[in-house]
Amino acid sequence: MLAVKVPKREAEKVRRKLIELGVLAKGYAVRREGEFVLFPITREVEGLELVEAEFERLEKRPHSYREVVDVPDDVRPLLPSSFDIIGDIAIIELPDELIPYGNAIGEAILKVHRHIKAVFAKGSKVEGEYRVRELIHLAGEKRTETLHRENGIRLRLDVAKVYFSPRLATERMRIFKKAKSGEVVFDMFTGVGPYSILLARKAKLVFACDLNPWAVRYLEENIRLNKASNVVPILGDVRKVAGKLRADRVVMNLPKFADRFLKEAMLSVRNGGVVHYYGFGPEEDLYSEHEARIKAVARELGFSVEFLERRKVRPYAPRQFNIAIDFRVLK
Ligand SMILES: C[S@@+](CC[C@H](N)C(=O)[O-])C[C@H]1O[C@@H](n2cnc3c(N)ncnc32)[C@H](O)[C@@H]1O
Repeated sequence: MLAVKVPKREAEKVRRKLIELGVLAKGYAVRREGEFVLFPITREVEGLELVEAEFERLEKRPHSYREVVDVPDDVRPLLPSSFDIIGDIAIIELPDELIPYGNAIGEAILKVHRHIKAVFAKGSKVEGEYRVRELIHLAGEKRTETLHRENGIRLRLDVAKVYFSPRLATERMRIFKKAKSGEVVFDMFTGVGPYSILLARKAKLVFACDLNPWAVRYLEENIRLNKASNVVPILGDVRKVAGKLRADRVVMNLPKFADRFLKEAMLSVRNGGVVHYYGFGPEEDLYSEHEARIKAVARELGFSVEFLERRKVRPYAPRQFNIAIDFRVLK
């Protein structure tokens, strides 16, 4: 193809000029020949030495694994457009029809996203008291421990042993913005501590409880990693701790069962303190059942509540949302 040949020392000046004229051919690697540089061009330009030369095509970097994955055409429309990234591990949700192509999908993800080192498929729903799921290894390292960064904190965790969702980062930041300096916080279902460690940047003290020994082990490591010495890890059932402390703010991040722990939350918050409650709700009526339950528990305890804010956190299942309700407890 047509090219201009220029001495090395003029190469940068000429390159800019060719771009300005709109004649530099895109998608080719510039060639070096001794003391000269060759630029591929799309039409003749005056005042420069023109030559004929071969150029290597530059590989166009794909943006999505879907551009490179090798699967039959009939299942291609089923390929998910996104997946979770936790540290250097990708976790993808595959429909049954795509499970036989799991390895090809995993390899394609590794190829396109160079920082990802292991790929797993969700092998079950989030289950049990610990809220963990089965994982199926698809490609890359057979490793489930990683270091995840979010909201300026670092979290070490094992995706197979503890609950963690990177999709809650914005919600955690929202709570952080509401928190006030010097507060006492009670994170009833802390996991590896993403709320606790973030809130510790403002709070005087954070009580962080979880039933899963692995979660508390990682929480302790994350306290060290982030120098969050004002976080107090508590291993065990939150029912044993609740009511024994008084917090300005209580976080109830156990959407599946939070309604069963409302009494504990209300007994643990001081008069005028705030509870951040999470649940799941159907699209047609997201909040009313949860709010009725919150009011009923408060009444049982002789308290009242003032609702401060309600919002959708993220989609959960078809026509189901993970919701949040913030309320103040008046005793
Ligand atoms: C949905 S996860 C949330 C974890 C964390 N807040 C986060 O954002 O990653 C709920 C956590 O509650 C813990 N859990 C469940 N029942 C509990 C109980 N009765 N007492 C204390 N922790 C409990 C589980 O082990 C799990 O780690």
